[in-house]
Amino acid sequence: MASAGATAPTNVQNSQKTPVTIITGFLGAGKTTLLNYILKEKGSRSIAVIENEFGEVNIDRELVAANLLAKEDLVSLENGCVCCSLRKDIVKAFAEIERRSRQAGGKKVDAIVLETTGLADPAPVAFTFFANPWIASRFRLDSIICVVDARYLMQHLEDGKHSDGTVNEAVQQIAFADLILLNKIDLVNSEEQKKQVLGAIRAVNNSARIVECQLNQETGRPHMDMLLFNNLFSVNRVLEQIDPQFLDSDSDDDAEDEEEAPSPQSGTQAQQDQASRAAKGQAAEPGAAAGADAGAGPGSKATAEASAGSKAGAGCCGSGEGKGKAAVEDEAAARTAGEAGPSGSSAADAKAKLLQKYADKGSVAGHKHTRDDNCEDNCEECHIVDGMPIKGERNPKRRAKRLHDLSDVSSVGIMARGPLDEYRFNMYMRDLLAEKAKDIFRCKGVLSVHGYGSTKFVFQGVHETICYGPAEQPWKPEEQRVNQVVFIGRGLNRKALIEGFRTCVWVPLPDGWDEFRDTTTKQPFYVNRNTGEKSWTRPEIACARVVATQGKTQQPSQLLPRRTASTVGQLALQQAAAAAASGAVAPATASAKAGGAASAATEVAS
Ligand SMILES: Nc1nc2c(ncn2[C@@H]2O[C@H](COP(=O)(O)OP(=O)(O)OP(=O)(O)O)[C@@H](O)[C@H]2O)c(=O)[nH]1
Repeated sequence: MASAGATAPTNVQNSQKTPVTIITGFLGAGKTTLLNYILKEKGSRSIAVIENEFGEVNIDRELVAANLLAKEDLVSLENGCVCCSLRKDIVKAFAEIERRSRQAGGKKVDAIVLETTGLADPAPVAFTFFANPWIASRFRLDSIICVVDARYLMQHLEDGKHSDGTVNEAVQQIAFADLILLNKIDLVNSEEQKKQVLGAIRAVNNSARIVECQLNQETGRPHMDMLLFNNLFSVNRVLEQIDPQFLDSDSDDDAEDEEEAPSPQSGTQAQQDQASRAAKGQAAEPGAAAGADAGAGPGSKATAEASAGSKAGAGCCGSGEGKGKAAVEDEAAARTAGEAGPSGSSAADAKAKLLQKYADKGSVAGHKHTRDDNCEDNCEECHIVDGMPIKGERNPKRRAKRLHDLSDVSSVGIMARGPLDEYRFNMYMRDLLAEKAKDIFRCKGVLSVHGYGSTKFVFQGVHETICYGPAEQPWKPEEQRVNQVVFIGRGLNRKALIEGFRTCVWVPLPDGWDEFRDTTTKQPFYVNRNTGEKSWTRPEIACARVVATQGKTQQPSQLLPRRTASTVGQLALQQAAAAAASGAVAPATASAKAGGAASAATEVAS
């Protein structure tokens, strides 16, 4: 396996490239849970992670970082989607992994896992492995794993149908998957419901392996062997079964993407020498890669060998859109020559298909061109190198630019210092979900709660299903206790969400007041130890006087609790949320069921 830090000439064998696994799946399906499992079980293998978060506040970084050996192994792409707004940043992220690897003395990276956002279309992400020569020369797409939320899949397939009739992200994610993990099987109520979900998946993707699992349970996870180094991605399958135009650029951005590979121009002499060697397909000098690293940054123009690699990958053409096409075809050929995918197509078939495809478009088949040729001579007509197309025509009927339509979906990230008032937060979430559970696709957060010492709480929500629990690590003594939450959904009211959350921050009581809990409802009430006055309303420093001068206040024991959320023991959002949502399966029920669930991930026969 190639070291991510080593120079990778473009003729490098596929097996020497660093494998990349894309984890996709709709919001809240269980991608981060899967990633954490992989990181915990990786053994001695070195795995770098590219984490893409749609939300304004990156909670996943917090949830994943604890399982990484070093924080250098994580590159975050925040507040956008790698399939659209952050598309170019994928290249930068890979460059950053290389840079860090070199900085760590050529630390070997055995594999890279890229977790996309739950709203990402995996097609453009996968396309980058073929379109960008720099990436194509050193990384290979090992497989696309789609985590499916068995409970909400039907809703997600239905929900996001675009008005123009194009398929939504949930469909794309399933269609492009090589392996589908049908997760949260514990939340499926009946065989019938499971059959329906499986039918929906099969209708979209009939060839991917489907494995039923429960990723949040040790006994319900698939074997690691199934997940990494499985070599399941097949460009043939994509071309044949999903998108015949997969290898055609879908936007002008691709041409720009190709420019993203760092160029030698601004590099040092050592870098340029390195570049020149790479361009000639020569091996790097020992230690040269580390030397060439000086000053290189993600996407930096100083990573000389990268650019050289890209030019070599482009065959004869050092610039222009042919570079991408070259890498595409190189990669397609390399893959199909060495490794017939699950669809079983032979290398010859694939090659013939590609040639036919280009011949149909009027390429100059048979024109031989070598890398040493000076292709400025009528370069635009040069399409075939060693029998494979390398340059020139993009599909004139380019598939319509598939804009990632998130116009209606937004994320609201909130950060607030100071511990939260448990009861107020419970009520805030209860009221919010009672009103908007369908539209809140996802919410998650890291919280500090008054009265719980250094326990750091993580809360996770998918529609009305909310889970709460202590994080793997408590707040560190030197760590600033900042509550961070993010809501992702449709038609969110930013102002109301922020203002509501701020009212949840615990504030000290005015002098003389103490807080107690109603023994039955756990609702807090307040007693003034000097006057004996009792109140359900929390006296606040500014309005304490108002409370005190109201005089006639009913005693808590005479009042019906205005809100009846159960907060027994720990934070009990689960029950509050479940109560708020009719017909919802509360996590408590879910985990009760889980005890009797199948003890291992189950593969579903195709
Ligand atoms: N009941 C149940 N819950 C699960 C299972 N797997 C994961 N979860 C929970 O589902 C919630 C979402 O899981 P994540 O792994 O964060 O989902 P994600 O796909 O990474 O979410 P985003 O990155 O926000 O799109 C968490 O509360 C998990 O603990 C499962 O098999 N059963």
